[in-house]
Amino acid sequence: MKRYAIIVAGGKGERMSSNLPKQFIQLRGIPLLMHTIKVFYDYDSLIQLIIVLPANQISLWKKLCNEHNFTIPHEIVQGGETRFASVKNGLVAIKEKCIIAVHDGVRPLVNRQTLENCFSTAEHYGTAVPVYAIVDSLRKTENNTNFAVERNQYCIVQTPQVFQSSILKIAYNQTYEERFTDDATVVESLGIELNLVEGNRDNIKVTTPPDLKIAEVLLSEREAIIS
Ligand SMILES: Nc1ccn([C@@H]2O[C@H](COP(=O)(O)OP(=O)(O)OP(=O)(O)O)[C@@H](O)[C@H]2O)c(=O)n1
Ligand SMILES: C[C@](O)(CO)[C@H](O)COP(=O)(O)O
Repeated sequence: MKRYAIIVAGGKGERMSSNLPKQFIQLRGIPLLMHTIKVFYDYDSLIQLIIVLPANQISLWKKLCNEHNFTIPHEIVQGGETRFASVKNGLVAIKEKCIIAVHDGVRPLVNRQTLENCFSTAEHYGTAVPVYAIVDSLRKTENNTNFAVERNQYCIVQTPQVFQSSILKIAYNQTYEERFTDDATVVESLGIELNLVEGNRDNIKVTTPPDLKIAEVLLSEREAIIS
């Protein structure tokens, strides 16, 4: 079945506290978002790429593509106020029955194995959400006190979250709720079962300044392995 990826990069990056939204910050000489797009393209060049951008940064993105001679084909869609609204705008651009991956533009370190796990599971079973095990101890804070909880009962959720288009389109017809922090929560609220697959631990979401340094190191290691 035809594959699409909606790569959401329509956020403001407030936790990064930088004038330039984090998706455009340069890592290893190119904007972070270009690294992310490149991973999808290198995995499967037939995936139709839809890039969701803040309305006021679309011209900047086009300029950056020119400057960096970035020619990977992609469609640009205007983002919304929330991640939910940005994904919804991306979905409007998809008119056919297909498999859809939704990925954070600020996760440039997703690897081929995670992409394969997600696409193949969603193709067979309809849904796929990449996760990995928690390596720290966990504590719940409640009513001015705190207590340990069993970490094996929880896992960290990443993207891409991949779905058959019929499921994702119905899910995103719902009214937005604050608990919809990712696509899995939106689909789950329809009562649909989510298949968890193995993610890669280094698929970090670049969120705060230290993450930029970590991503830079990990990207350079990956480039060294490839070359
Ligand atoms: N209105 C929004 C908000 C977020 N995103 C995207 O969703 C992904 C995950 O969001 P997050 O890391 O929270 O990014 P920001 O919202 O930009 O960051 P912050 O919450 O710190 O402002 C990012 O690639 C971001 O660009 C989006 O497309 N549209
Ligand atoms: C989609 C996500 O990256 C999955 O872990 C996460 O929910 C985004 O959360 P954020 O607070 O909007 O960055």
